[in-house]
Amino acid sequence: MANVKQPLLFRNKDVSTVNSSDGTFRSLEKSGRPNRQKEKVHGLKDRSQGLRKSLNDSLEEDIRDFLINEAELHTYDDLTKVNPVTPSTVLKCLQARYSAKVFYTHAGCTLVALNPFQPIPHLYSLDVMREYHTAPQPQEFKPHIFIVAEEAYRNVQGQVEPINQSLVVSGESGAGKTWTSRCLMKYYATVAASSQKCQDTVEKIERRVLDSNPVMEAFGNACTLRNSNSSRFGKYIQLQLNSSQLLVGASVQTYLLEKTRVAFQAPTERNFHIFYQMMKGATEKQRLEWMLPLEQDFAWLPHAEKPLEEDCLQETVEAMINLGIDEGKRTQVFRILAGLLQLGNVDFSPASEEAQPCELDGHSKGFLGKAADLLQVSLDELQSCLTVRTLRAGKQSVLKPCSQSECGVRRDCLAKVIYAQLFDWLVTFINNSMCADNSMWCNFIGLLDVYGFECFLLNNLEQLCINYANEKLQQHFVAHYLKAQQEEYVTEGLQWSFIRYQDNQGCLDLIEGSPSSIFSLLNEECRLNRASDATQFRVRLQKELLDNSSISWDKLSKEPHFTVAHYAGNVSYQIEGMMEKNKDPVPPEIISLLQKSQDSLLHSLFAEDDRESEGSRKHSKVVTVVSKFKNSLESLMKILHSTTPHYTRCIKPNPDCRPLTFKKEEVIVQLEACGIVETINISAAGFPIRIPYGSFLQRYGMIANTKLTAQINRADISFSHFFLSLMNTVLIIM
Ligand SMILES: Nc1ncnc2c1ncn2[C@@H]1O[C@H](COP(=O)(O)OP(=O)(O)OP(=O)(O)O)[C@@H](O)[C@H]1O
Repeated sequence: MANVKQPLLFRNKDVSTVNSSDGTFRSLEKSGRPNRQKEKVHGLKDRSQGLRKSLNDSLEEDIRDFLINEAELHTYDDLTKVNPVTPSTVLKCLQARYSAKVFYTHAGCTLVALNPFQPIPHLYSLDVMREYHTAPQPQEFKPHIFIVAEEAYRNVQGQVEPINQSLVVSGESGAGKTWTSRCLMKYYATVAASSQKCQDTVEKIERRVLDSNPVMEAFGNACTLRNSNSSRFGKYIQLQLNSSQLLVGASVQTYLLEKTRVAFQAPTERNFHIFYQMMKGATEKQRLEWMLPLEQDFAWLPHAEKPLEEDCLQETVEAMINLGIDEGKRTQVFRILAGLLQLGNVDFSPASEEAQPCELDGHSKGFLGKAADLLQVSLDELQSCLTVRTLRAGKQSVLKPCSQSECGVRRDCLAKVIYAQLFDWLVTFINNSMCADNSMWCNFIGLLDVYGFECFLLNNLEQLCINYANEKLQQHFVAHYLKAQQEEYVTEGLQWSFIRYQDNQGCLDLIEGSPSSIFSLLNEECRLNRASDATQFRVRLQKELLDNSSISWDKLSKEPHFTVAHYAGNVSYQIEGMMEKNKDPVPPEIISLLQKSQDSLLHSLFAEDDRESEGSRKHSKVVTVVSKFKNSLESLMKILHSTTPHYTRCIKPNPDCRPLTFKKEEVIVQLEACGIVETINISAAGFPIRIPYGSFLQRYGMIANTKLTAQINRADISFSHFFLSLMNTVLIIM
């Protein structure tokens, strides 16, 4: 029991709800709060005298009491020490800390990271990393993302089950998730570097791990309304450690790339960075090769004039070189991307004769020709696959010209499918380049950087999937944290009445459950293979999901929609287009065209796809977007459940990404959305202050009476009981 790895638990809860019979915790809890001991003792007396007061009055008084000490607010390193825990006290504390340029704060088991929107170099220097890494008790240092990193690392070193670790970084767009993940990767690449010590490992594996970032960001990030470097995909990176806990490799799993962005950008947004990098960074020779004259405008390259530090081709190319992507492959990648840009400038006009395919004007013909050239496909076949559909009836096939809008859809589909496959190829290449052989590593630390909860004016399938992922993570957080904590108390032999928590199972059942859920009904609709009707689908949802209280409908709305009560708030989803997005159909003519590409890379991207789709066609099963996403999320959850999780909640202090600007109304919404106040309450009701037994004994052992010490030495009593007796001794002395 007295294993140094097992922590001592310090409870931080209002005395009136403490379960212990001897009151030991009461005094302990009060002493845990900085400079407020006396006040709280008075507070206790006041409380017993003022039982007649209404609960609300006394809470308001407590809040006023707490907030009156403004000068002290920034000193609360852990929000569980805030008393009372309310949205306003928590908010004030965070605001005070932000004003004092303190960006990290513990919230029990979670780290809250406020985005400074300004480089703070001294906060992340190599020296600071080493300080946290070499400290005997890093948790005694100021809150920092490096504490989370170090704690996970020491857990692996300590080989405490579950040995593998997951660092879950969440927050809304622009809150700082990607930045935090990069910081964590740099930390491990520094403190767990293997290359110097072990020359025969893959050359500079740390370099490769770090170089995966600029490449994936170039291809997967874009400037959006909310963040100039927004990740348009989710990722889970496993840093692989050998038996000496040195970094020997890594692998990355990506989720739900927003491929629609290639062919459609919202009015104030941009395409993926890589296109702008090419446009701005190409040499004269490359410009000729990629057919990208400087003066040429591209429809799929809006806001190219915007200067962004992310528009740096050189950095991406260097990282690609370090990852082992040779010149030949790079040329192929860039030519394919350039081909997509040309495709975006192709417009279709209705045919002059009925029953004829749509026509292209001179300009469009020129762009299509360049696209065919760059993608190395036949121009005629490219034009035909964009404008004519092949209908099959048994062994017969009939050619049917597409309408003007259908041609546009097919052009966009071609671009999206190529980009998505190229991105997957890149991720596979990166994995092959940095993944260590299974025999070389035994444990991992996983970093999860997923898109935050999204609620726009118009929400569709993408938001439903993203918010579903957030529901899953929230469920994991709440269940894991509360379950693990409360089980620990029981193991320790402490009296504990189980705390109930807000369960989001109802919402998850609504989205993914069986037999009837939004996903199952969407899939069914897609498999029926009929023209989708939004109003009809809404009626179906209403009928089938009538009993679920997490779904509702605004009867006055003209647009077919449904509203889901997520843990972070209500989100209204439009149904129009949802079924089509779920099917995500790729016309077979497009696949067959790409399979015939003379470009070996493009050809290989679709050769495999062909085998898969043949297989799935035989089983006549439509693999929908939500099915794929649900499966990949389930695999992720399995990994998360098998690891020790650490949570970091990034908060965006203002919507305009302005340095050192704290907008209360912006922050409170995020605190509510991630349930942080609830988390603090749970932590505060439990035992948020944990000291390893060894350290505790070292510090306080001398005041224990000898009889007790003898008992613990003979293991006659559990360590928790020893601790309780010891605290009683302390109380007697006081
Ligand atoms: N700790 C930090 N110090 C300084 N600047 C930061 C920090 N964290 C974030 N930033 C700034 O905030 C910007 C947005 O952060 P980041 O891209 O990590 O957000 P995100 O949560 O990953 O957003 P998205 O979900 O859109 O990808 C960064 O480009 C950077 O300029």
